[in-house]
Amino acid sequence: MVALLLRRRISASSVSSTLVNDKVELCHLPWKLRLGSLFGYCSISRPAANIDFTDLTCPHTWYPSARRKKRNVYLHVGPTNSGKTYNALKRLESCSSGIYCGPLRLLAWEVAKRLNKAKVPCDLITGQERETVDGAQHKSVTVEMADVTSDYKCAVVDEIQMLGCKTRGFSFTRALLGLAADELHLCGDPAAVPLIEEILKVTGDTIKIQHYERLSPLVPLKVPLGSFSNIRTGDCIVTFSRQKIYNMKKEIESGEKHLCSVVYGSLPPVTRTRQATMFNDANSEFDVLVASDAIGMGLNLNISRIVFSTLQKFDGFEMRNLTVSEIKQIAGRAGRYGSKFPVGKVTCLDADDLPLLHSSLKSPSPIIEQAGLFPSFDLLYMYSCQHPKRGLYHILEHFADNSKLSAKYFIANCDKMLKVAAVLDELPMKLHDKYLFCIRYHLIVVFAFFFCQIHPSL
Ligand SMILES: Nc1ncnc2c1ncn2[C@@H]1O[C@H](COP(=O)(O)OP(=O)(O)OP(=O)(O)O)[C@@H](O)[C@H]1O
Repeated sequence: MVALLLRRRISASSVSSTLVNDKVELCHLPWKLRLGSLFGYCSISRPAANIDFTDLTCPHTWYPSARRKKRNVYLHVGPTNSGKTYNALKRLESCSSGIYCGPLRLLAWEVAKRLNKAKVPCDLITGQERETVDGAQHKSVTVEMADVTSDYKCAVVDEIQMLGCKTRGFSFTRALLGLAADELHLCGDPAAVPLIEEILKVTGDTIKIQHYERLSPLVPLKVPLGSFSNIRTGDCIVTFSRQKIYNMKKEIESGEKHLCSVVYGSLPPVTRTRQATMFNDANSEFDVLVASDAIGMGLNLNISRIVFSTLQKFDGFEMRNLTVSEIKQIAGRAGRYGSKFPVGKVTCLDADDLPLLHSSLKSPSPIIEQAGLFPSFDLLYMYSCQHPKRGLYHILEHFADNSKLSAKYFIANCDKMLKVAAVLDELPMKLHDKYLFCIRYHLIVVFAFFFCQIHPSL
């Protein structure tokens, strides 16, 4: 049953797109290895035993299509709500082909909708859906789905500062190094600029930096919300689990003054749009929003005041304070330019959280020192040729423990991938399918959790 579900899941359209990508990448490895028929595994000649595939010190060489170009890289940097993405998307819209890579499925969905509405046919590709449009030369994708072998006139990577994220950063690094676009637009926090400049020193690209200022003011309040009885129309309560979202919605609605829309990352796009539309519509009774930090990434909603229910979240590994950058991102949703609230306000539910909120909003985000990196399938595959009896779990573990990196990079935290790999190794799947499944584990983590429940040994 489990195997069947997994096989169905893996054969879904989302997996197929990068199969081709990896074939091409493999042909152009730095070691100039030509491996013949790449995915008819048995016919591949084995790479020399003495090559160290865990040497990840030159990741820019993994992307020959991008290296053949001299890319014009535009860095759009500034605070939230300053028009960075707006300007990059305008450029994307005016080019004859392009790709938008966003950190969230919701954002990819919003951009595809926007381009299609502007009569620029655009496909939507995320880990969960693939919606193709006739004649489309544009794609809007979640960053993990970025295709690094096609040629584009223009590419946009949103929230580029996420290249420093422990778990997902490697996908942003891959997009940064690998997108084969004449123009590459990177939108995000100025904290990422020195690292991006350093990383791109070896690619031959030219870099132009454009600084932005916030388009409308954001005021941190001195008074906490205190109680849900003080909720007002236009408020957005931010919390960090789906269960808490629904508990808070229930509590606020029990006061019988407000109705709440909800927005969180895993909500199906259609439902999420309905919820956001109800909240944005001045005539709707749904005048309060309860949302997860998914709203922190570039979404445009009619929010007057952000109220943090807490400044701590469980990040999949530990309970921790929100970072300066996360607090700014989320707070920045209040008073969006062009919304009906010209001034944004931000506060916390509890007074104890106010000092951290205020100090974070005043501080610059700490400079990002390192970008996430993860070996491409090519490297894992060639390593597996040297060690044919090893399953994906042991291959990943080997790379996690032994990879050699330059000072600009860190190896992605792959604890969750290892758990998923251990399950996949029990199934009759090709290494490549297992790899893709693991790389996108964050999109199927619920599945993984389900399997772990019925495989208590994991
Ligand atoms: N020149 C403009 N004309 C009209 N609307 C604009 C303009 N610039 C920005 N906006 C609008 O302002 C809002 C914020 O812009 P945008 O999303 O580009 O900001 P951002 O800097 O990327 O923000 P964040 O980092 O918070 O995602 C959006 O609703 C956008 O459509």
